[in-house]
Amino acid sequence: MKQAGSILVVDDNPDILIAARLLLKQHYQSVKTTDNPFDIEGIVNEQQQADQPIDVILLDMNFTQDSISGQEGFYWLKKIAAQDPTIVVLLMTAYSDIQLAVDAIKAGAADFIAKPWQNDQLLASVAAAFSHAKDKRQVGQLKRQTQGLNDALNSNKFAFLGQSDAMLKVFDTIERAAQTDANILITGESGTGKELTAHAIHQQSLRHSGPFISVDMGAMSASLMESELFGHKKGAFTDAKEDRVGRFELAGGGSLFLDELGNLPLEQQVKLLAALQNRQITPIGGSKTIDVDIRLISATNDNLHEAVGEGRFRQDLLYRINTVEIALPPLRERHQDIPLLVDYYLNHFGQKYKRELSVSNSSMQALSSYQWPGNVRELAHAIERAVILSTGTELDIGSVISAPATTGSAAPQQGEQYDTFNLEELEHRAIRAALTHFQGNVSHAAKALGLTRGAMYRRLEKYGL
Ligand SMILES: Nc1ncnc2c1ncn2[C@@H]1O[C@H](COP(=O)(O)OP(=O)(O)OP(=O)(O)O)[C@@H](O)[C@H]1O
Repeated sequence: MKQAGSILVVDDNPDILIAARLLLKQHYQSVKTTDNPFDIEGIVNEQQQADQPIDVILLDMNFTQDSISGQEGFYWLKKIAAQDPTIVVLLMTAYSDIQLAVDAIKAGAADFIAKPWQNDQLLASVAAAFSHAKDKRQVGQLKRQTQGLNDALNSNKFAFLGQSDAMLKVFDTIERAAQTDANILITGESGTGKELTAHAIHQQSLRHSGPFISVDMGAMSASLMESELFGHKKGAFTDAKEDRVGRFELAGGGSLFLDELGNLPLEQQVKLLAALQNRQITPIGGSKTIDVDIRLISATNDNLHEAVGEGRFRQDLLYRINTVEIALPPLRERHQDIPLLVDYYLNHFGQKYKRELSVSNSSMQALSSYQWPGNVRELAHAIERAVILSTGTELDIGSVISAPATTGSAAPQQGEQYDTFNLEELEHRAIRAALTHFQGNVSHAAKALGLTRGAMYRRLEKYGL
């Protein structure tokens, strides 16, 4: 059966065109030929319009008589790449020498074919070129989809607010670091805005029109991480039913955001380091390396410097990813931001739930002196809950900061005497209380605590719950 796909053969020798056509017609649905390289652009356009885009071009390197330098081939190769970078080009010449072959591959050709060719070898090269073309189109399509999703997400994104000195300093660092291609490490407790920071860096960078691809390292197993980052080839392992493009490749021309990087096992750290050093990756089960062109942004709520001391994180990797380090302060250390955040979320959820509520001075004071262990995420959830539950025209603060879902029955209440100030102990108690309150429902407990499910599961493991 003939395979779907279109190939164009370009050679000034009519015998070559006939031989190629006879051979390739047996295997591929559409075979076009021309003896004039100036026709390439027109044929590519026509095929595109007819919804049968050219996948592969078999291109002679020499069109002027007696020319053996191959320069013409390189010229047309560049023209084709500029017109449609997803087309895969195979260069051919009768004046075969190793240096010419190496130069052809370097210039972007997928393979180099010596004339006269062996039919089997030519068919094998063409088949590999079709598979490569399919991959290229898939990457292009996924990039466009991701870009579309990013645009949609960004237009709906929450604002990134702050007026405290600490946050003004963060905004300033983001602005300066974003302009460079430096790798950036964002640290901070859960809910302090690490993901928002990563988006802000991408938006303000020279790569802003490229994709922003994020990977949550906290939400996947070690075995999955590798295939997620680097991709895999069909058949590389039992579940690899199809080729899969990795996030490194998807983020090409844009930013790659590795969230919860502290969770990366040592074995995968070695691979990540190699990818960053060589700026190349090899999909699992693949033999060809792929160049990567990304700006790396990482985030963690772990202390990676401590993790290095404890042997959980490689020092060389840390030095590679933290060219610039941005530490987001917890909300309890920047109370000046609270009125701004409360007003913003009150307005946001007020519009969403069609409620017009105000906040009294005493309520704002209570909100400002609360410790917010779940940081801005907890504050946003608390305001949402209060907007829903308030009955009058004033925000009911009682429902915000003393609801069991926020502090839990076993956690100390506002104004109550603490028998400890150890944050870990308080966190442990709050998680236990939330789990009891929601009868063991981890999702509900995580939401009430202002944690993602991934962050919640890590804490459950940490406290042995
Ligand atoms: N400065 C801010 N202004 C407005 N909203 C904020 C701010 N910081 C955080 N938020 C909001 O708080 C929530 C949590 O933010 P984000 O996901 O960026 O935090 P994170 O540090 O990445 O959390 P985690 O470590 O749990 O993944 C989001 O809804 C975000 O919009």
